[in-house]
Amino acid sequence: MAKRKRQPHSANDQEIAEDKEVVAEEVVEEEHVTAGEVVEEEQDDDERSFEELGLEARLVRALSKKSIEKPTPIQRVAIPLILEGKDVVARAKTGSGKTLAYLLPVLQKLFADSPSKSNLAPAVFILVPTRELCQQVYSEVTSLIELCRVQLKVVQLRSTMSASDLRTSLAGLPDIVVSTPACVQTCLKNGTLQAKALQESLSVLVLDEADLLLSYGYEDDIKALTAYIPKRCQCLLMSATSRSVGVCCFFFFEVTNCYDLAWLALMPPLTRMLFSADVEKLKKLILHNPYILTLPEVGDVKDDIIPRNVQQFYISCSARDKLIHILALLKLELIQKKVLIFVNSIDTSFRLKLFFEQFGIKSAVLNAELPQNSRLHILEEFNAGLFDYLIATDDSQSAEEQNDKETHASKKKSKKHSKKLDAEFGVVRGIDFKNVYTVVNYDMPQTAPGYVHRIGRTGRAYNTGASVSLVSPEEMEIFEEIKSILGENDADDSKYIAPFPLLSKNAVESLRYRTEDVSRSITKLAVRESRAQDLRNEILNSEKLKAHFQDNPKDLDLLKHDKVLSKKEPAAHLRDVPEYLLDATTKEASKIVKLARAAMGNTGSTNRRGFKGKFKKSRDPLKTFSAEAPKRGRKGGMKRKGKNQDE
Ligand SMILES: Nc1ncnc2c1ncn2[C@@H]1O[C@H](COP(=O)(O)OP(=O)(O)OP(=O)(O)O)[C@@H](O)[C@H]1O
Repeated sequence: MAKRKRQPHSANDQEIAEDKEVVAEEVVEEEHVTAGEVVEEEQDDDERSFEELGLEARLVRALSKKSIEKPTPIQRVAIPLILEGKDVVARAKTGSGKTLAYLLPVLQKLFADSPSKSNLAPAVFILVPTRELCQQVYSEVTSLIELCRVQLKVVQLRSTMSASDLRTSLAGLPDIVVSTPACVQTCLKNGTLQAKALQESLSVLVLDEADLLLSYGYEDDIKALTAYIPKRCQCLLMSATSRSVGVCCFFFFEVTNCYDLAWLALMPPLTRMLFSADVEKLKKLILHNPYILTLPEVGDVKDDIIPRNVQQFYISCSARDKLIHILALLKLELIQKKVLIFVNSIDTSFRLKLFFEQFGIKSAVLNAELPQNSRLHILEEFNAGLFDYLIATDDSQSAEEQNDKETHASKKKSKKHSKKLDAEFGVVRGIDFKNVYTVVNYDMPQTAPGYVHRIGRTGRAYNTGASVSLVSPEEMEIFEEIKSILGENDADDSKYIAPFPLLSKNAVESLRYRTEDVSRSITKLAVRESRAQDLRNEILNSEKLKAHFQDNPKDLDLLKHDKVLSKKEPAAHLRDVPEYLLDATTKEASKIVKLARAAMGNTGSTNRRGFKGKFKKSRDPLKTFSAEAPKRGRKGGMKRKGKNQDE
């Protein structure tokens, strides 16, 4: 059990502000108290179960049905505090289970005190930055409620809904609303949601992916909303750890008058907030004495930003040779499925899809241009294991940036496209891709946090995973930046991202002729046509999906997203790599990867619901194959960072 140490001191003391960053073995708990007192939690090896955290049997049974048996570190600390009614700011790495960390206690509170019959507005608002996240959180709450067999109503409000749809959704007086800040603001403005009723009813406000809420431009909406948040409302702020998180935390420290000077270094854009008059208003309204829960990587940005159960690799090659390398990785089965492949532009995603098709590899693309229904459906199909390779353009910004880089001739067309890109689209942040074993950076992300969030799509919760980044000479600069953020330096030989050990030069060269031949046939025109065709298909699908999902929300088989786009029939001989093209080393590596997959029960190519990826590290070739296996340079457990950490 946790030990509690109290150290009285003045809240205004700068040194003490630094003292407040207190790290326990697994989770830091920090309390900002107006009485000027710091509460320091020291966690022993905490193996408390969900019951021991105070969760009631119905919820524990529901979790068990979802094969969730033991809480993650952030859940262990957040759940009891939220049950006690505390305001909480939780920062933890991607995939650490933050959603359940707040959903479980919030639901339990609703089970215990069903919102008053006199309420005229929902009691719980969960605000997220994107529609995909909205859908994801909504599905999670709904499934928990169904499994617990309780009568609670949840609705999703989306900015694409008409005023009358919004009104209808709110008319049945839901208990929980999942939405974006902008949409709630719209409801308040058009009177669908009565401000007074909201003030009287609101008991819990959750800001999920909080840092992203600000970077998605919801700052004004959130500020406007604070006017309606009653003092007694419990506020929870969940965020992934990356540098940008600092922005949001500072925002709330500012709000709560709790300055932690350590954060100042991380947040240049904040001066404007410091002088904002609205901050004064917010100060009075949001977060009362919040507990700041932080996993240790926040104190030391280098440590454990990426979950330790994810092995990271890179392959250095020219931009042109990336096609050969990805073909080798997939076709020679050197990486484990499911695979999420990130690219920086929509055109590249279609080029890759067309290229894969010629080799008999089925894949689907996901990008901001597609209608929302289609995107959600693609995510669901991928999560259900209906196809193994998903090529994602990770956010609208990068797509637009990429569009800007395109040639003058294609620019006009690209502009047309970029106008249609959905500003609320977010593939990387927060989206829970199920059972992704490998993330491939076909294009390197443009920022280090972008890398962290892409890689965070694997190794979720207690699963294992791997990443392979294809790095061209032009991308070396960002690659070096990423490595230094992760903690690599020339002085010691610790490697966070190691050279990919399973692919020999011979194996690559043996595929060169075929790759170049196929690559030549995928012209710009072919890419453009297939992109347009896919969009047309998906718009049609989207309409069908809209109607269909109203009646059959669980039907996943109606429409296929991994269908062939190329007009040219794939040549039969390209489907398999003949024996004579394989070199001995790669063949051996491929065998080992297959054996490992079999050991993990990951043999079929599709529909592996419930695959857990729980296999021994020693059986994982990506972790054990190479004689020059990377030295991780990471500490065994989570790092303890106490007050004397700098000493
Ligand atoms: N205690 C647990 N045991 C096993 N799996 C869990 C547990 N808690 C959550 N999960 C699963 O882990 C996955 C990741 O959880 P979640 O999406 O909440 O992570 P997150 O911390 O919000 O990540 P991100 O910052 O990327 O949004 C989900 O599939 C979830 O069902």
